[in-house]
Amino acid sequence: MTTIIDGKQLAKDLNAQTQQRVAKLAERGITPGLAVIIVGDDPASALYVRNKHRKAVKLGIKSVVRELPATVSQADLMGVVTEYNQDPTINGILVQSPLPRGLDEQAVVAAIDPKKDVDGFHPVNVGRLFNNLPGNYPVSCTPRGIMTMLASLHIHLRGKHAVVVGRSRIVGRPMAAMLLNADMTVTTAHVYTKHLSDVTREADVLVVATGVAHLIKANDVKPGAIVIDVGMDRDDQGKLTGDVDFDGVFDRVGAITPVPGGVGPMTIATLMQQTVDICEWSEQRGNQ
Ligand SMILES: Nc1nc2c(c(=O)[nH]1)N[C@@H](CN(C=O)c1ccc(C(=O)N[C@@H](CCC(=O)O)C(=O)O)cc1)CN2
Repeated sequence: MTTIIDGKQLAKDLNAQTQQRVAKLAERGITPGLAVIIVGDDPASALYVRNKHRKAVKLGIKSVVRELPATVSQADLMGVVTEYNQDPTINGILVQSPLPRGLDEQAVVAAIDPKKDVDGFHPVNVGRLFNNLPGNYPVSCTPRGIMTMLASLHIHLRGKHAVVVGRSRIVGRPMAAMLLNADMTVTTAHVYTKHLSDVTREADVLVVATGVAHLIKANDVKPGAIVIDVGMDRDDQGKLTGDVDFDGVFDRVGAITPVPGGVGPMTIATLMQQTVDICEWSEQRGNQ
């Protein structure tokens, strides 16, 4: 029997917990605040930002969306980040990715106060994650959401083999670090990996984040594997689909995430969770 890992339901559960935490903070007169900066008019990014705003408002989080034209200068964009760094009502700042060509995304992310880096993309937080440092710090939301999905399966990860296909800053690299921190044996595969199928067939946990529709087919998975599909691709009819041939692998795998309704909703729920985490950490530190 194959388990479908229902990202929508898990996101609903996580959002309910987040809402309760927001209500508890409200009793003390505290409202977590999230600032999202979006540059340009990419329709997919606009949709994701709208969804983040709606979810934040629904959970009782203060949400500010700053829309900037694609022609904004690097200096002006950094200026907006500085403004939110200094705003005590804002706990989390994120810059929607990708930025239009000509803007230096890494420089913008590095300008965010690491304590407010709700996406977990700041080099200080990335370094903490890669060194598995103890303590409170934000991490990338998509892989953190995937770790929550894996936890929901109540299986032991220690010593098992994880293969992450894709090495992006947002998903592949932090995902590999989190799985390693969970004591898994981790292989990262990417576009230059030779004999990819031989590598993916070794995976007890296979995470695929390549942007190539239906890259992974039945012969590429180990029987009983847990398959996490991070793909957000369009098929020939323009329908949203994943990097994994869901129907083709279904009977062979132990558990699998659907697209849509898998990793995507968990990314936004985890962003809300992390906004509240940061607010609570700041309260614990006495707002320093
Ligand atoms: N600053 C960031 N930029 C980007 C991130 C990120 O985590 N931080 N991740 C992605 C986009 N993203 C959130 O920003 C995101 C993508 C997709 C979904 C989602 O819920 N997808 C739905 C389908 C939606 C559709 O119909 O298109 C699903 O999978 O069910 C949420 C968040 C890149 N940029």
